[in-house]
Amino acid sequence: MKDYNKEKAMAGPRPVVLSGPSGAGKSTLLKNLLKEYEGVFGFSVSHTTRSPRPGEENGKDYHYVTREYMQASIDKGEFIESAVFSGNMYGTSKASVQAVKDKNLICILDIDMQGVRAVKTTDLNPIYISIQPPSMNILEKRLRDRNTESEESLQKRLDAAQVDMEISKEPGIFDIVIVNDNLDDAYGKLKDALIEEIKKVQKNNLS
Ligand SMILES: Nc1ncnc2c1ncn2[C@@H]1O[C@H](COP(=O)(O)OP(=O)(O)OP(=O)(O)O)[C@@H](O)[C@H]1O
Ligand SMILES: Nc1nc2c(ncn2[C@@H]2O[C@H](COP(=O)(O)O)[C@@H](O)[C@H]2O)c(=O)[nH]1
Repeated sequence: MKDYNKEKAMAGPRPVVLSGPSGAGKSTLLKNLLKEYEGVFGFSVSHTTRSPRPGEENGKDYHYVTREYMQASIDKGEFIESAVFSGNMYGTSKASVQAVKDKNLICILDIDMQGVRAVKTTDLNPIYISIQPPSMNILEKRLRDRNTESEESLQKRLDAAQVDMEISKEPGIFDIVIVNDNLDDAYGKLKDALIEEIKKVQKNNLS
């Protein structure tokens, strides 16, 4: 039992998976966490074949790569999971997660439902959190107002959102489902869900 606890402590803090429809507010919430808890959370920077949006930085928001590069890296076994979403490839590399773990930070993964299912077959053992919009209408308004999608991409994202919203209701997939209506309330709920892990890292940082 003692050895088991030692092993758990050495494994570091549990990662966190944030999932939910595109436009539900995952990036907004995780950016708040990274800002408020500097030295506690680290973002697992995914790879994607989509183009950067204005303001996004290569290596910070994503690693922007070609399809050929991404497929070759997947074939070499460098990814924990990968998926095609709205016509583009996305994936979590082993190196991205390891880079955060090496710093003993809580690793946050922002991934879609395909990624959630894939991570469940690994030994990553994260806390699974679903961020949901209050309604499809509000989600569509947020995505349109964000002004980042073509009409085609927007429709693909809304189609995927409908499926995501249904799946998130299935018991056992997520540890917690947060409806992001009022941002401050949703952020409060997210912090409550993570407070035990946050305290562990803060205590570790002090010792
Ligand atoms: N509670 C909220 N109320 C109003 N607007 C919000 C709220 N939360 C987020 N937004 C806005 O909604 C838009 C979508 O949010 P965000 O980009 O964080 O979503 P996302 O889930 O990360 O999407 P994607 O998966 O496409 O990256 C942004 O313009 C953001 O500012
Ligand atoms: N399975 C994975 N999904 C990912 C990853 N990185 C991001 N995502 C998800 O893609 C959509 C769209 O993201 P956007 O930045 O283009 O709006 C969103 O649901 C993300 O959660 C990943 O590495 N694997």
